[in-house]
Amino acid sequence: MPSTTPNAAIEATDLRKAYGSEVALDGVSLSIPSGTVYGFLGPNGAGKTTTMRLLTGLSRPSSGTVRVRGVPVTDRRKLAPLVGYLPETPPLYDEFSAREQLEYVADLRDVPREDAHRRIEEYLDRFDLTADADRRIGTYSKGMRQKTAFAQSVLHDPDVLFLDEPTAGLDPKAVRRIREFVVEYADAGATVFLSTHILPIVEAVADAVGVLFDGRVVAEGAPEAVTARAEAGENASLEDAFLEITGGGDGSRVAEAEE
Ligand SMILES: Nc1ncnc2c1ncn2[C@@H]1O[C@H](COP(=O)(O)OP(=O)(O)OP(=O)(O)O)[C@@H](O)[C@H]1O
Repeated sequence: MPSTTPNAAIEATDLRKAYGSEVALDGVSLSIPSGTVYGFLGPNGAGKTTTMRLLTGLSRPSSGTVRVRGVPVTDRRKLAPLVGYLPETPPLYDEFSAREQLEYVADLRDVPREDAHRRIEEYLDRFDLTADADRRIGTYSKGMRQKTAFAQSVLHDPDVLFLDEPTAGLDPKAVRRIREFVVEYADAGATVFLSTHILPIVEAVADAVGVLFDGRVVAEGAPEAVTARAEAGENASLEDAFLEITGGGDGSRVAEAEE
């Protein structure tokens, strides 16, 4: 049995998930301390979204357990205030304006009125949405939708924030704002679980990374350690290491696996 780390924000034990005969996750265990920015990497189809859905209690594993801040994710009532989740396809109402959407979510999450008002204005301002805050989301660009969805995922000030490709569709200024937010948020004691294909962002913000490949964690540790261990050569970047680990460079790892 893996030991339970007392201050772990996210503790997953031997998670398995099959969709019919398709095995998406094949024994994933994670122990992520509070205050960590954890970069979750893996090629398309590795199982990242599946893992995030299990870690946030949105989907049930075939076997294995998850606790977030000590709360079993099956306890949805206790879990909801602790967790924020920005999924790949965020749920937004086209008929609402950004301000109405955020007010609606704040209400749903029981954020006290004063706090909600202050935070909504702060996030609208931070993500350059104030001028468009009363326009229908249905008229927004992809980036404006993404920024609204990001604000909605953090509005209740969750202890543990799960972000699936948070910078998708964002311009460089907005990417920087998200990056800065992630660092500040973790510095204030929260935990951020960040799944993205943009490796320089992970390199810039993550305290630890995990590389998922074919439903298993195949490398884990500090970004520098993962890079060093991948034997990707001197001066290698996390991207070089990622490609080495997952066989996406010259394909040699894949060829080895197929022999
Ligand atoms: N609802 C589903 N039904 C059947 N198979 C699924 C379902 N959801 C995911 N899968 C399969 O599980 C595997 C992992 O998918 P997942 O979406 O978790 O990968 P991912 O790492 O998030 O990929 P990407 O980087 O492309 O978003 C894939 O083989 C996928 O086809």
